[in-house]
Amino acid sequence: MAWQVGPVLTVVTAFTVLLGAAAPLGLAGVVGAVVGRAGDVAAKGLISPAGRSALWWSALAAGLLMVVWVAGSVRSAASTALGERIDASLQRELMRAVGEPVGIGHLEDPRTAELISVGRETFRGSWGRPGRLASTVAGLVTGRIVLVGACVLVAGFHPLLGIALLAAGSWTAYEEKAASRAEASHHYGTTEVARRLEYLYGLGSSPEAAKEVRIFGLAGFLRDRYTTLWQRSMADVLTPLPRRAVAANVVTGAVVVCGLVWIAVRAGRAEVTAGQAAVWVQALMTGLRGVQQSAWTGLQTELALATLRRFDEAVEAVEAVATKDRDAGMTNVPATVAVADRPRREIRFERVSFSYPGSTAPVLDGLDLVVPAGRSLAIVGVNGAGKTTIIKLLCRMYEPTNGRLTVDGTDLTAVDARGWRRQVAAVFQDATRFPLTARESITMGRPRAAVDQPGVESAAERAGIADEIAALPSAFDTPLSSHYPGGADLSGGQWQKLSLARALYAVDHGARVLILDEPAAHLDARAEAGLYARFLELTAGLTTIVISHRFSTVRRADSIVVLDGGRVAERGSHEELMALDGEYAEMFRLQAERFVDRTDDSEGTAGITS
Ligand SMILES: Nc1ncnc2c1ncn2[C@@H]1O[C@H](COP(=O)(O)OP(=O)(O)OP(=O)(O)O)[C@@H](O)[C@H]1O
Repeated sequence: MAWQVGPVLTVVTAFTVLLGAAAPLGLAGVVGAVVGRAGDVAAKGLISPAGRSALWWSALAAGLLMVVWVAGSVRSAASTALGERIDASLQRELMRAVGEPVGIGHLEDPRTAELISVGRETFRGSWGRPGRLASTVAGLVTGRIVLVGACVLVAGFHPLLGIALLAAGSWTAYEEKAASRAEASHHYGTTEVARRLEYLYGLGSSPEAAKEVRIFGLAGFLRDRYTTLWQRSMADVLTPLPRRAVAANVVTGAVVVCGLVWIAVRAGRAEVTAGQAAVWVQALMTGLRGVQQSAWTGLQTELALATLRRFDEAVEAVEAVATKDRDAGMTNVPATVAVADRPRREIRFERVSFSYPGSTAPVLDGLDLVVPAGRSLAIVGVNGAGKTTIIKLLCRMYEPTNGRLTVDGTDLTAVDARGWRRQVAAVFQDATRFPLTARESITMGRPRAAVDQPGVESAAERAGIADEIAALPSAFDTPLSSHYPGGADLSGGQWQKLSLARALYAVDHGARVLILDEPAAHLDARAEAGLYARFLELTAGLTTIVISHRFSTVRRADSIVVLDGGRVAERGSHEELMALDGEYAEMFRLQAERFVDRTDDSEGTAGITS
């Protein structure tokens, strides 16, 4: 992967790794040569062949020292840049994996959603980012080469010492790796306890839970839970692996100390020259540094590998869902049928049944429903009746388990899903709060089209949000997030109106189906009355589906269906359904009764009384 995202940086990193490993070993030999000439220089002076030779060796030593420093900093810069590219490439990969499936089953499946969120978090910390592998592996390889090279040099003093250093160093590397892996899996939540710790930490520190935490006095409880669990998990992590790593380090240290004493004794007996002793002493110390570098970068490597594994798990989980989608016929087939001006006649649900993946309970059960083109249809029903599910099927977020959807008689599966979605504009109950400018939030309705400012203003006006946008610090240019300088946040109702403006903008630029899923859920009485008053104007000539528990909006639709038991139980206009005196009439009256005494509140009761 490093090679794919940055071949030049990979070559530079690999080259500096070799240079950074070879230079200190060479330095040991060169310093030995300088020390070996020290006696001659002392006897004959610097202006002598021995002195000149010593000067040359000293210059070479200085040069090598420079190489060590320069190679280290170039390696660090190149591998960091390479790591950034790797992270960016992996992030693009996750975006592709999450965005590519035609449906949204992977995002609503709790296990996959959890994996995706973990995969996303992978890039939050700086140490554990997968891209850090470029630096840590470079450091690790350098450390290992240095150790082996040092052992070869030390073997020149005595093969036994070389073998002992190699054995102790390798054991230390092995134990450090095992300890690092345990620490990494603890730190990055691959163990069950770590996941629970993360969950408790999130609850106790996130703004989302702040209100409940205060109301129920949960702060101390969460901290205590966290502490108990943390202490238990640390006992698992701290024993026994690090003890073995400590033992291995002690043995390596002992080998080095014994080696130093041995060299000193032999030098004292004049069995080896001062120059040779200097080479071996440095080789021992360089080998020790190699072991330490391996241990340190090994920990970082394990941390980055742990996050890479989590990332891979997320991508694999999403791809598994995408494969299932493909098997279920949800491929984003190239358009075989032009959809640009559809529907002209109708959208039809033909005996549609649907159960969510992993569930056998049917949400829709042989549903027959006709949505006439250019008219408005309201869908009502109790909570959980399947209203939003109908919309998800219409938008091809899921495919029916049985039956089919057609547009003007053409099976929707023969239509390119993305092309079809361009025909649809929607206001969802839980509309996304894009942290973009107000203008961009509206033009997102047609992201690839040139910005049409009069269109933006008109959509904002019709959605009833124009005055609120004008009052923002930079009007349409205000970033809609208080996290940005000069930014501002909106209220729930304002976000909903903005979402309506986005949908209207999409409609003005070609979409032909308007979906309003609880468009008044967050609106105050005045805004709801405004929406009610403009409903006919907003939906004129459009194929509109409105889902609402608010009958003020529902009753304005050309026709209304009541959903019950996964099928249409009643269908007709408001007047027809009231005359039928069935479920619709009962639900309508229940809601109207709540307003019956508030005759002075003309806005709040708008459209409710029959
Ligand atoms: N992603 C999902 N996975 C599994 N079951 C789901 C999922 N989404 C919805 N359901 C279930 O499907 C049923 C219908 O849900 P749906 O959201 O369509 O109802 P609704 O009529 O829109 O309800 P409400 O009026 O409360 O918004 C419910 O029982 C719900 O629990």
